[in-house]
This record gives sequence, C-alpha cells and structure tokens, in this order.
Amino acid sequence: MSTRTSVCELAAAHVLGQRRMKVYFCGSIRGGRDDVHVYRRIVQKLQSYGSVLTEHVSCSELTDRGDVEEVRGGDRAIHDRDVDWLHQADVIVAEVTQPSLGVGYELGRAVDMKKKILCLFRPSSGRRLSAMIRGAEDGEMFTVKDYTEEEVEKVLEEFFNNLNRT
Ligand SMILES: O=c1[nH]c(=O)n([C@H]2C[C@H](O)[C@@H](COP(=O)(O)O)O2)cc1CO
Repeated sequence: MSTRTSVCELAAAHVLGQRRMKVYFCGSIRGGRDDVHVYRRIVQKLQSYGSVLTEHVSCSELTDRGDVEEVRGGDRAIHDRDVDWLHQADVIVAEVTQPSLGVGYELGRAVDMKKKILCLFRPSSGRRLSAMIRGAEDGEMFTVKDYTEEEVEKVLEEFFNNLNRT
C-alpha cells in the first residue's frame, strides 16, 4: 500500500484495522516557547484524528531546554527518536510561526521522506515566514496555511477532510 493511499484511508476512518493514524507535530522548543498555548490547542485537535507521536512539544511544563532530562542519551537520542517517529508518521503538522532550527530540519527530512505536510503560520505575529517553507508549497504534499488562532480547529478540520478526498 502506498503512503498516500494509507494516509487517505486512515484519515477517512481515523483507524485502519487496529492501526490509528500517526501524526507528527512540530513546534519550537529551543527556538522559544512563546506559542505553547497554540501548540496545545493544535495537539488536542490532532488527537481526534489519530495518535500524536510528539505530544511533549505541546506540554506547558516543557521548557526551552527540551526533554533532555526525560530522554536517556541526550541530544543524540532525541534526534534519533524524532527521526524514527518521522519515518513512522502518516502526516506531519508543523506550527511554524516561532522560527525553530529543529522544526525546519524536521520539515526538510519529512519532504525527503515524501510525507504529507501541513505548515501553519500566523501572520498576526508580524513575522515573515522563511522562503524555504513558504516556497516549498506544492499544492499536493506540502501545504502552507496562514491562519488566526481562533480558526485553528477549523483549519485542521479542512485539512483532514481534504485528506479523505485526495
Ligand atoms: O528536546 C527536544 N525534543 C524534541 O522533540 N525536539 C524536536 C521536536 C520539535 O518539533 C523540534 C523543536 O526544535 P528546536 O528545539 O530547535 O526549536 O525538535 C527538539 C528538542 C530540543 O531541541
């Protein structure tokens, strides 16, 4: 079964046999935790579609030190765990308003893995999104969506409903 078929079928049913859709959520950690309340809202909504591999990114207790204390093996172990999760993921959702080297790296790796990707950006931040993210939009596998915090659940609903049709 191709990755695309699998994503569509999983999105349609939220489950396939015993397997729930796996979502990888990317959000800034060492890049700054200012938007953690938005990450929380996104992850709560994503959990209605499947299991979120990176729920820790949305935890308000997680500081900009990262989860080094929780993960034995330090930064190398965090990197290897997250790349492994990226391989497992059916879909990637990234909040890209707060610039983060780690999120940019994850997105580059996910493109290489031919994953379906949604990037969410809030223009109200006054920031201008990197051309390497905005310019990666391809109308199929890589989507960039400008949004306001109030409409975040609706934007996610639209994206996951469209996965059913593609
Ligand atoms: O402790 C961590 N745990 C972790 O899972 N990450 C991953 C998940 C996030 O989507 C992304 C954040 O990268 P950064 O820390 O450069 O902002 O990297 C990053 C760190 C710290 O860099």
